[in-house]
Amino acid sequence: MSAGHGFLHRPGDSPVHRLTPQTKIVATVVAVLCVVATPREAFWAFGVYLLALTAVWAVARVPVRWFAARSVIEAPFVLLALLLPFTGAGDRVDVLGVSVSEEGALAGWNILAKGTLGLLTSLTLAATTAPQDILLGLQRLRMPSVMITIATLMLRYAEVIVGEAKRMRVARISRGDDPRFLWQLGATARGIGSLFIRSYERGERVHLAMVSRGWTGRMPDGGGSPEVVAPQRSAPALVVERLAYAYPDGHQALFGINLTVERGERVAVLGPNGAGKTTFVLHLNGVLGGGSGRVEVAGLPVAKEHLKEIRRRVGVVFQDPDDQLFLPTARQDVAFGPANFGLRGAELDERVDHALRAVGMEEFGDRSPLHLSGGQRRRVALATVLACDPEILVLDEPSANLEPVARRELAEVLLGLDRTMLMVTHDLPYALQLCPRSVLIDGGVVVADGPTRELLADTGLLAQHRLELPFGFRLD
Ligand SMILES: Nc1ncnc2c1ncn2[C@@H]1O[C@H](COP(=O)(O)OP(=O)(O)OP(=O)(O)O)[C@@H](O)[C@H]1O
Repeated sequence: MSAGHGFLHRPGDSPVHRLTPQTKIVATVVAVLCVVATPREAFWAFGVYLLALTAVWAVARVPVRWFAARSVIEAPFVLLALLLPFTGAGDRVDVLGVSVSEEGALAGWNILAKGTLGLLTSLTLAATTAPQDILLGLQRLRMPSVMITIATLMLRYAEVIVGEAKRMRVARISRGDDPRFLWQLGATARGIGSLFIRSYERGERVHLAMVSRGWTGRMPDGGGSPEVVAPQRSAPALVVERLAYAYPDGHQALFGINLTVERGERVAVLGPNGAGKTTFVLHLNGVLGGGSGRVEVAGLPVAKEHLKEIRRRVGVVFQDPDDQLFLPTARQDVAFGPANFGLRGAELDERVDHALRAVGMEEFGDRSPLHLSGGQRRRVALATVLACDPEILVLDEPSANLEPVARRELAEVLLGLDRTMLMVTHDLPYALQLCPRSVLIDGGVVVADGPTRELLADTGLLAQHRLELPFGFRLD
């Protein structure tokens, strides 16, 4: 998403912005059909359409240059339209000494006028309606849900590709490459190949993060309230018994995890690379399942019929904040989860404000997540999960890639939260600072469970499981 989207789609910008998305979609379709059905010789009618569009742009205050930049996609059609007068059949006339086909000229004009007006009409819709509102409009117009899902994922995938392309471009330019030059075309072509592979992988991770925040394949629409199953007050926050799991390729990652976490506990999940920590964590909100054993969240079994409620109760903050942030503004990203769980209107706004305030990002709500620093993105990613008001907060490597100050600030935010927390981390001092208790997972089982200070002071245990305190860090 470009910065322009945030600017263009600020709701309530103008009377055009304030129209419901379904009104704008219907108006767009009707306008395009009228343009297409207009006889090509009715030149005056095309002039009227253009005037009407200009009036809409003036009311909506959309800069003309926004359209100019996006009209580039019409270039192949313009080329065809310009060729037709010279290549067309039928009667020919002389224009400035060049022989031009009358029929060809009219056909070229037909393509140019209708194509341009059709494109400008569609762009007007895109300029005044946020992508997710267009999807919502289509849904309200009773478009089949499978098509809405496909459109939503296509939109998200397009954003993923643009994001990856930007990152790869920055990486290439910073290594002395200049993609504008023709002789770099080979490198550009190779880049496009890896772009699609990377985008596919990121798309998978983004989908996981969407599912974790209650995404069921439909855009959240008005009305309704969250269906909340009251947690059993007496039950522990989390009970895991004999949890075993093999990936579809047959790789057995978990061999029987046992763990009980009481309400309000903060527990670090430690272990070497490939120990099974992420696999374990993805079972807590049912993103992974189908293995054997039992997982219960506040007395409610993690099972298909309870998934929505489970995902409301267990909030997972993924390792890479970019997997969690995908909408044009931070606010919209934070609202995504609670809206999926049924919150609307003032209640939703309040929840979003509260979550942004909790992570100290209230002033960044209208910014595009793409324009935030790494530490700020991590805080917004945390807010996207806090906004769902989960009983258990699961954090995967929260301190990864953070500068020392951002790392400390995040610790302060986390320490200020009053909820059950599981934190997967390789950052042992962070575990010590934030979590009084730690479990050590290796080879798909829990090999140690106890006070963090005691575990980290056991140098033999750490060495046996490829864990190491940072240089100069001692626990006596
Ligand atoms: N999609 C998958 N298909 C098959 N095997 C997988 C898949 N994802 C992970 N694994 C394997 O499962 C095991 C546990 O992986 P997992 O990601 O849970 O480890 P981890 O403890 O989180 O590691 P790290 O600290 O490196 O993030 C590893 O051997 C890994 O190679």
